[in-house]
Amino acid sequence: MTADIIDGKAFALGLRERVGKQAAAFTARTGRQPGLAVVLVGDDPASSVYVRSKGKATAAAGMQGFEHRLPAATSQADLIALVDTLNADPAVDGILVQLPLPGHIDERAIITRIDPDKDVDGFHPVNAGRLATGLDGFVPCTPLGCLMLLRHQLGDLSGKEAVVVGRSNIVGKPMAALLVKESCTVTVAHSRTHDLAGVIHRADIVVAAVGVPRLVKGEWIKPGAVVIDVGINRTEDGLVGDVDFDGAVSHTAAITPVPGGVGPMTIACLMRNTLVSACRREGVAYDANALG
Ligand SMILES: Nc1nc2c(c(=O)[nH]1)N[C@@H](CN(C=O)c1ccc(C(=O)N[C@@H](CCC(=O)O)C(=O)O)cc1)CN2
Ligand SMILES: [Mg+2]
Repeated sequence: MTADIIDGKAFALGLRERVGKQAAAFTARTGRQPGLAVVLVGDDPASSVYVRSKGKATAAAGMQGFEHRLPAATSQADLIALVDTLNADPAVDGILVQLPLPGHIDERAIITRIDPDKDVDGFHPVNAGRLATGLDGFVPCTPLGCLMLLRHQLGDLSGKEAVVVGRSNIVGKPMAALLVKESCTVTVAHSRTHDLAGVIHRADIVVAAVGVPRLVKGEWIKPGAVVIDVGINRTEDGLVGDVDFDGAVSHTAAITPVPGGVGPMTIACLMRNTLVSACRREGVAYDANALG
């Protein structure tokens, strides 16, 4: 079996172009650009790269970026004060605080401080609740990107057996909620799952998001399954996913590579969510079909 290698980079570029077109229409209509504020605390090198990429993508989409780089020793109170300022700023449609935060800051306290209607990361419990109950809100960018790739690959997902490996609030849980919404039969596996190989072998769709390099082996995968690898693990062999790509590729119908699979979709979906936020806040219609 020769697997399709899912080109997340190309898909993400296409989505960013479509967002850019609608951002231009928004600006023509309202006289202002959609605005995204990105906050980075500290100097983690990977986070710094992601924040720079977000700034570039924001400008390329014709949106206004507000970048706040704060020292690692910034107090929680000062960070909360900045979030409050951004919540109140009418030019800011989306607020994103780059994770992880330094250890002395309580991530939950920051995430819950963001106005849920500017929470383009979709991490606020109000948005998690909206997703779980089928209300309009913001869906976290990485699982939203995974869903777009799955729909592109498979079309209708209804009735498919899906296994999500990992139960984080930012990927695993929202991914499972999205797949339930698509009428998949969903299993969430994690570090305590007894027979991970057996659970994965049932799946038509595997989404791996555990942060363990090459945990998912090729022979565990049901022939013809579609595999989405969310892992970005820096190892001696370079950047690798949570799936043993070389072992898996001959078993799957389609698989995302690392890099160039899910990663670029995260930033494209952030652009999408920011545009949607701006449109909702101004009561401007947008073409949701072009943003999927
Ligand atoms: N507030 C947030 N923090 C974090 C998020 C998030 O969505 N919101 N996600 C990740 C980091 N992230 C974006 O912030 C991100 C990760 C990876 C990529 C990406 O394009 N990866 C490339 C590889 C790049 C590399 O060499 O490192 C790829 O997979 O092709 C984009 C964004 C955690 N924090
Ligand atoms: Mg912390």
